Amino acid sequence: MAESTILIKDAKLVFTGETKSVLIKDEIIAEIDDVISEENVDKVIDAKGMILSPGFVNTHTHLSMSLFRGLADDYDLDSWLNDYIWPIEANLNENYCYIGALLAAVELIKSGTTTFSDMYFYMEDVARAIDEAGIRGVLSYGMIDFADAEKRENEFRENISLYENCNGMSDGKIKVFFGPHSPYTASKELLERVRQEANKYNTGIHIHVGETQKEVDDLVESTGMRPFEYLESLGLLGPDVVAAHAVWLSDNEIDIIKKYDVKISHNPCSNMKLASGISPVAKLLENGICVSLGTDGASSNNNLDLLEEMKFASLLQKVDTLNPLVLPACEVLKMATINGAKALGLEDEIGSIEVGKKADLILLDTNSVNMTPDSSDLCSNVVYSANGSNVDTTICNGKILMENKKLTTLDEEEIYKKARIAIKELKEMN
Ligand SMILES: C[C@H]1O[C@@H](n2cnc3c(O)ncnc32)[C@H](O)[C@@H]1O
Ligand SMILES: [Zn+2]
Repeated sequence: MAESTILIKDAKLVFTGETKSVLIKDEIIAEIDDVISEENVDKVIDAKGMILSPGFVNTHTHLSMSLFRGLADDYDLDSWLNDYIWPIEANLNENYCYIGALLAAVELIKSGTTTFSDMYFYMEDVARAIDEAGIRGVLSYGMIDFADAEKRENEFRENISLYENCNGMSDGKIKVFFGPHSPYTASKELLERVRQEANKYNTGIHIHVGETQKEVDDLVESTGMRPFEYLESLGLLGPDVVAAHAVWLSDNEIDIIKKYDVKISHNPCSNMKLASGISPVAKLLENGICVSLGTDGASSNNNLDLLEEMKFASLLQKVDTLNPLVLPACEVLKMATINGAKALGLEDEIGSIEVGKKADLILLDTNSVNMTPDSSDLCSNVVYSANGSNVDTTICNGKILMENKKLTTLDEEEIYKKARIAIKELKEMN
């Protein structure tokens, strides 16, 4: 097959502020230089005045829940899940999850996210949607057994067949992890076996941990241990574990996270909206722990925009610690890029603009009121000033998924139509 080449000309690199051109050959960043010849290049993108950033990495999503945007606002986690979300999820099917994932993919591409890590149901249909969209994803099946042995067998069948059918799919852009939902929905037996299966398949684990005070109190009452202590006692923890939320942490749990090099996915908007609490992110970072960013699903957020998540992450820590110096813009941008890549075991492939890495890149337009004037620190423009409407171009694995703010792989109007029908049907069933 003939090589395809894209030249991004004269972009400002977000972390250094230098103006450079970047040559993409097939899926790889082949060259970064002051000037690169246009000869034999298939496509030239004139990026003068635009900011070039690594594509964002969202380490905790439930894509298909985009159908539930605005469905159950202003409840705490317990009531939100038990009274609203789980009842409507009981009526989900392949088609609804496929459409929900397409809807989410539109939002991810438009807001500059090129990689996500998802835990949900009907995941082969999610894989189909994101293969069409062209983004990179780590998929896991949300395993919940409530200590029922028959259910547990089913959950392993689901996650293992997802692995066997989808790991490596979409030119290697899709990977599969195990997805035990949480210490309060997954039994000890399930959690122990997840570690064995993750080792056997040489893959990672995606789990909700320490999200609410109630979760901690209930677990302490039933086991005498806090969530990370309990997971340590079951042998589940390791550097391949991405723990979403990690809001309620004791000092001992922070030591455990550090000891096992567990990766944290911080979800500030969801934690604020569900009134779950504030994760001690500044302290986790001080301890050298890898903290990345996630949005959670669009029902507890209510969007999948990592630009918004970055700003909230920074501001929330500043107000919590009463220290304006914590989580400066560049550090937060690293959380949304290279730390996300590390969390998903993809740091050799994505997360930074380097020769040899996959071309997962975005361009942000600066010719807009909220981006004028440029700060001397471009991370500041991106984290504190930008919003989704500033994302001009999204490239994943060397393929242009959006250019001049127009999607190339997905028909957004058609997807909105189908999503509106899907949620109407689901509400009627409920
Ligand atoms: C996969 C299951 O996880 C549920 N879910 C979505 N967001 C959260 C959250 O913040 N905490 C716990 N569980 C969550 C989702 O509805 C699926 O049932
Ligand atoms: Zn979640």
